[in-house]
Amino acid sequence: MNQTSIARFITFEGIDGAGKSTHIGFVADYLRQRGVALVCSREPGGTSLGEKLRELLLHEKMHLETEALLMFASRREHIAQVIAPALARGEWVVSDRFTDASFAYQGGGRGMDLRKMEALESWVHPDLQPDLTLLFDVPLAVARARLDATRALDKFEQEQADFFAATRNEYLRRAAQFPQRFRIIDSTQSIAAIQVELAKLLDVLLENNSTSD
Ligand SMILES: Nc1ncnc2c1ncn2[C@@H]1O[C@H](COP(=O)(O)OP(=O)(O)OP(=O)(O)O)[C@@H](O)[C@H]1O
Ligand SMILES: Cc1cn([C@H]2C[C@H](O)[C@@H](COP(=O)(O)O)O2)c(=O)[nH]c1=O
Repeated sequence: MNQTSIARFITFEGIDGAGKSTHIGFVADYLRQRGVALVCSREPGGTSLGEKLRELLLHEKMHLETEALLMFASRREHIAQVIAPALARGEWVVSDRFTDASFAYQGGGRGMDLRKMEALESWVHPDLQPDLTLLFDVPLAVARARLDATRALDKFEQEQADFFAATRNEYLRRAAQFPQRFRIIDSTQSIAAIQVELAKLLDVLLENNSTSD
């Protein structure tokens, strides 16, 4: 990430079990305690319709392009109802996943043509990109062990190692493609160590935002 950039739209990404959901509440609380008005949301979901689509997406088998289209349908609604209005009010948005997840899961994991994904992205949000994307990165075995220790697995979480290897590779490819926007977090660290790293990063962002206002 460019250290002088302003961050108001922050996305959290990573393969299932990487630990991003563990840290999103920490980031939201850290920012709120420092006077930032923000909306915390997730994809798929974030709206009433989006949460219904999430249920289908996480539990129903479907064609890979149907899956991609429904992800973008949920996103269109999320942008219209939540993200764009919040940014227009001057609030920050912290989202658990956004379009990088479609590239990683439907593109990398499922093998959908990335040109189709780019077409969907240009259609659904031609002028909107996250200012900062935190990519929680871990080896597959670590993510798998964390998931297995926690809960009943959804459709994606039940995928095999080669799916997650391809998903992770696509995340890392995008991080290399957009180095100004991505910040890779080594999620094999302890939760406490990651929070120290996140706090330092957020302090820089807050400083940049205060000097740009
Ligand atoms: N750095 C860490 N060290 C050890 N355990 C962790 C760490 N981060 C998260 N965990 C644990 O791993 C499990 C999965 O974490 P979490 O739900 O945050 O993952 P996630 O990446 O958001 O997964 P998903 O995308 O499937 O929701 C939780 O039990 C959490 O407590
Ligand atoms: C936005 C988005 C999500 N997914 C997948 C990734 C995860 O397996 C689930 C969401 O569950 P989470 O544990 O709350 O992160 O959906 C996807 O395949 N494509 C997308 O665009």
